[in-house]
Amino acid sequence: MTRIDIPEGSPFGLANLPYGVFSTPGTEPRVGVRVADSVVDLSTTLGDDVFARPSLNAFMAQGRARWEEVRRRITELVSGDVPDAAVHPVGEVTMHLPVEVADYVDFYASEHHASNLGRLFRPNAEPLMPNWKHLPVGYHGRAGTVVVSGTDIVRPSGQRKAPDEDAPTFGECRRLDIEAELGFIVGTGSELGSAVPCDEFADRVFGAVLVNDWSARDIQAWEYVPLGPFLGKSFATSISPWVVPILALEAARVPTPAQDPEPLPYLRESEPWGLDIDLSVVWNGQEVTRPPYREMYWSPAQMLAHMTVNGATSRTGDLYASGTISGPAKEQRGAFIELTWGGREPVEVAGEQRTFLQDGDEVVISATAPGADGGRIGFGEVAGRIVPAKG
Ligand SMILES: O=C(O)/C=C/C(=O)CC(=O)CC(=O)O
Ligand SMILES: [Ca+2]
Ligand SMILES: [Mg+2]
Repeated sequence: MTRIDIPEGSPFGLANLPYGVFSTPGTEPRVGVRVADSVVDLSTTLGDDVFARPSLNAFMAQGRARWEEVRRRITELVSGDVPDAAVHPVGEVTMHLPVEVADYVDFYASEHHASNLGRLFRPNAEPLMPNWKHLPVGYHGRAGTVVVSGTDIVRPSGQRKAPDEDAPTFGECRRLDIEAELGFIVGTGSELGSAVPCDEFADRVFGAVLVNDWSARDIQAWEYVPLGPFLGKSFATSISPWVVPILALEAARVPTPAQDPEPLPYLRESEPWGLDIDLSVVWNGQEVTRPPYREMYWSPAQMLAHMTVNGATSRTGDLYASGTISGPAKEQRGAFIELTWGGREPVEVAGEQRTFLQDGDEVVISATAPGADGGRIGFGEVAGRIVPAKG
């Protein structure tokens, strides 16, 4: 038997208990929970075969009462002696995509990001469109290209046309970017024709992950009018392997920034679901920005209410991302197009002047939030390296 040592101040203590899908050499992917620097195998310790599956979907579909019960049982389990065979050092496991992603939606909920991108993409127009403060703007992304942290990102190719060029050309993306975001995973879905009220958020949404919504800015700028992002973003979206339970985020809840005008009734929440989460973006080993999630204008409860208000289903495994997280300060911007102001103001990265991503570059996004024990809980990280375009 093993007693798991949880050092004081660990971001993966009992206040967190994030779920993931892992394997060890020669074994099948299954569900585990992270405790300090260990992964505890839930497929052999909790007596429910939902944990023997290669995704969290079956467990998530069991609903909030079960999520609470399992959280209590894990706390008991890891507070005592755990069978040796169920405990793996985190450095010795392979992490897999934690959910089978059903639908993927990406919002645009940061006022600072939306204003900055408005100025960069539409310099002669108002930065925020007239709808922006009335509804959480979003688009449907490509669920099939959501990949787990550590997956190499192949530089996309496509059509691009700079404003000073007469005609489009086909070729490798020359303005490859990141978007630092938080993603929310639906645990229990809703029926076709019915809307999910804001106040059902915590019964429906199972947990949160970090998202890097890789973006090909030159492809995007040429293709996006009038239907929105398409191939400039659909080539890959990376998520972190550990799903932080919504139940672990109670201590992180804060009001959103003041919403003026007051949103329509279906977008009003009785309890706030802003989140006090601090992100960090590290580019080739150097931290370049610290996006603050608490600055996001729309809450994830409002996003879910909006996404279903027309009667569209939500389903177990749906992933919806917040949109790029940018704060008011330059060093809080969550995309390099903002940080370098369209590539016109390079930043120093590990001793070099840089704008967009080069082949071989690595970006690592991490985050922490207040935990119920007064310490901080961690999201782990979402990492990706750019590899050359396929010829
Ligand atoms: O304003 C635009 O035309 C484009 C905006 C984005 O690229 C942002 C997007 O994907 C949504 C987000 O991450 O905030
Ligand atoms: Ca995005
Ligand atoms: Mg993407």
